[in-house]
Amino acid sequence: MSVRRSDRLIDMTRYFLERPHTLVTLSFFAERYDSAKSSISEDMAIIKRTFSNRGTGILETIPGAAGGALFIPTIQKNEAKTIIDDLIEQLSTADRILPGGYLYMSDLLSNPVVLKKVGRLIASEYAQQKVDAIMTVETKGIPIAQSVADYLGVPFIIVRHDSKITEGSTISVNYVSGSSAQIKKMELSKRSLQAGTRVLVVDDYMKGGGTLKGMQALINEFDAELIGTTVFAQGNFNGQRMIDNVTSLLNVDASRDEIQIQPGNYLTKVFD
Ligand SMILES: O=P(O)(O)OC[C@H]1C[C@H](OP(=O)(O)OP(=O)(O)O)[C@H](O)[C@@H]1O
Repeated sequence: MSVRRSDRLIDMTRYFLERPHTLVTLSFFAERYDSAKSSISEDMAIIKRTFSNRGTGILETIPGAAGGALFIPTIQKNEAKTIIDDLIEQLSTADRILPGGYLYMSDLLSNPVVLKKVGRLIASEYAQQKVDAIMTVETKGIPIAQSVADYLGVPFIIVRHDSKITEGSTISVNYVSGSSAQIKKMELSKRSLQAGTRVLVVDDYMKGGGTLKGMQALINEFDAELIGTTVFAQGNFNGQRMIDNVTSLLNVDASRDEIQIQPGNYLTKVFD
């Protein structure tokens, strides 16, 4: 028995939201609801219009016999600004300042509600680009990478600071961590990244940029392709940063006793 439109629309919406950047064919839905493809096409048009009007994202329709649609999560500027302003308010307390110009953020970056918002913001910056994988370095970048990977519908890969038997053979690079002005090593399992993979690098924080530069060097070692680099926050850094063209949601100045947090360059890079 065919499923009525109101029920189809609810179930189709959930199905798309749970599978971002994944093509779902007309035939699949027609069979799932025992309905005509023409009815499913009309359903998709309703969802497409609602997603667009409510700022949920883009429902990209693919014509033809094997056609269908795929959901691309995006965010509208006013919603993005509200999220960033809320983060600034939550972080702007002096007791979060840590030695070396760092900020205590772990309570926020372990909060699923915050991580969903951060993942959606970062994924929206790359909504119209082909990204095959998200890369981050252990440890605090991992929850962010997982959330971005969820919104882009791709895997995430974790760079380690030392080799683990469980990772098999690895490729390593040395890098200068600007935060500690030390030569450090990072490495990645040879099995985790294929040549030509289009990689988005994310992390929780950038100071000198050496960590991000190290991940970019790893991407080159694997003959993969860097699509972009985005961090949750960038701190102030006295000296020449080792990397440029990084997007940050927040700009943190924690060098003195009081804390100054401003929006990073995300809003201007993504919406202007
Ligand atoms: O821009 P840089 O000067 O290189 O510093 C940014 C690094 C340092 C810090 O990681 P750590 O606190 O060292 O490591 P973990 O994430 O494991 O806590 C932060 O999470 C970035 O990865």
